[in-house]
Amino acid sequence: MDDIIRVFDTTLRDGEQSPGVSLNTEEKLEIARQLEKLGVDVIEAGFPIASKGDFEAVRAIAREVRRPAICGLCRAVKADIDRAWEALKEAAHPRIHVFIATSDIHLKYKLKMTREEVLKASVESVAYAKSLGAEVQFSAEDASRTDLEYLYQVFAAVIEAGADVINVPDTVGYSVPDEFGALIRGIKGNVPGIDKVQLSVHCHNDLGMATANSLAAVQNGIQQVEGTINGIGERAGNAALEEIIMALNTRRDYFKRAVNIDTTQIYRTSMLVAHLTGMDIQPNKAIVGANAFAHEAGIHQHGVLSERSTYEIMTPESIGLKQNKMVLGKLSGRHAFEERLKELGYNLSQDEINAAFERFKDLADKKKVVLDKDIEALVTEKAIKIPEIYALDQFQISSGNKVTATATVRLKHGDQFIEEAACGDGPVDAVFNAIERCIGREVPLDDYGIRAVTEGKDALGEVTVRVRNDGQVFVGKGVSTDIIEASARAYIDAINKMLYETAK
Ligand SMILES: CC(=O)SCCNC(=O)CCNC(=O)[C@H](O)C(C)(C)COP(=O)(O)OP(=O)(O)OC[C@H]1O[C@@H](n2cnc3c(N)ncnc32)[C@H](O)[C@@H]1OP(=O)(O)O
Ligand SMILES: CC(C)C(=O)C(=O)O
Ligand SMILES: [Mg+2]
Repeated sequence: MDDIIRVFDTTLRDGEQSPGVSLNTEEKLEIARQLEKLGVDVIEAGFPIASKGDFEAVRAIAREVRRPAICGLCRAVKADIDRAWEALKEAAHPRIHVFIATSDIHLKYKLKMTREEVLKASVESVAYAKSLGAEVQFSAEDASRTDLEYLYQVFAAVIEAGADVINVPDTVGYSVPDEFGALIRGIKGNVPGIDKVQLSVHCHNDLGMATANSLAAVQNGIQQVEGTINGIGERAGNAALEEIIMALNTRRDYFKRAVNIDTTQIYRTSMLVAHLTGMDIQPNKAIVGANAFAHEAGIHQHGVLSERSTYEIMTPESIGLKQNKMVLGKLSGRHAFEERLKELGYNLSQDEINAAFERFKDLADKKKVVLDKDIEALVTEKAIKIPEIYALDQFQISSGNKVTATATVRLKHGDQFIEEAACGDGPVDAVFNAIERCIGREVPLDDYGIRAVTEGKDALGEVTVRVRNDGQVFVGKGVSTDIIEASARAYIDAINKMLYETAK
């Protein structure tokens, strides 16, 4: 068996059939250049008779992109083949792709042709395309729902007529892996001349089995696999090439087949296709999703930090990503947190790390993802070492546009708790007044400032306050996702500094 599986990319043809996607010539060229870098063997650049724009795009790619074969799709119709050849003839390796449906459902309701008529159109079209001098690929649309004897008959006839590649599409994603593998075995065992041509598959993802079906076909000895980048395509899309490629690479031990692909170009290609088509990639998408190489759970992070292969079956570098991602959230653990502190350049004592970790967990309960800036803010706040003469235990506010703001604050002072309530001009003022009552003295506020230190709706707010005592100014800072809490923390921080300094 030939060890190499050829990769046929149809992002620019079937991928463009995704509802809402339309690529102009420049965009198609940009993707084609990137596909060449990725190393695909064939680029199906479009359907030349579909529009003037598609014709121009296929011709531009055929002229410029020289290493892979450039392919254009056409119906089993002479005008389509002529138009495709016109677009392809300057390619270094032109391939005409003729297709026609072979299932009874399609014959009866769509083509309104008999089996004999379809057989005749197939043979004539392949022979005509071949006479133009191109390599010819033939696809039996809806092959997986076609009567087997008839499918064998059509394939045998088009091979006889000169087809170089025979493609077996699971057009509506109906097959399941065992069945699709058996279909390939049946074709190999029953179609005269099949060993002289390349056998190919083209799977759709309607039941989420496009990759599995393609790999079942690989196990049964095909020579070419078709798909699109990010799995885009008609309806639920096509087989995602990045999945097939990385499955073959990662499980070489199992499939024992290889592809001529530079896998380090996968990520870049995926991003380019997502950007130009406007089709976002779901975060948990295999291989190229934002979470594909991210770890958030503490046990996983600890495993990966100790030895990456514990939870990574392939490296992010192998698809062209710089590194994996350790996402810090409420399920993260101490190992990952300490590692991130080191990466951020902090050299903290174990006590300081413990305190920062506690605050990190509190924050992570309120905020989905704790960013580096959040951690910096947490650590910086704690790095100002003053004894916590007063500490915020809890607070409650009532506020609105038609009610007077009131606040109840409970502070921890040594072993005691002091609780007071107060009104104010707004919730922050009410909280500050309640704090003044708790400590039993007025602390004039000189300045108050707030800024978001991180991004998003759940960003951390940092409050800075200046209080004055005997002409001396004390600055306090507080950080929280809740700006009232950040304000209370900042005010108490400034008060602690003031009390600490004046007690010296
Ligand atoms: C499974 C796939 O992905 S197949 C590829 C699907 N991609 C596309 O359809 C995108 C490009 N298509 C187009 O731009 C247009 O459909 C065109 C230019 C091909 C044809 O447009 P129109 O002439 O307006 O026909 P329309 O699309 O409405 O209908 C398709 C016609 O082609 C016929 N047809 C469909 N497939 C084939 C085929 N493989 N071989 C021969 N005739 C076919 C249909 O029976 C129908 O014929 P009719 O007009 O005599 O009834
Ligand atoms: C044109 C053919 C190959 C196709 O896209 C399909 O059958 O899904
Ligand atoms: Mg298709």
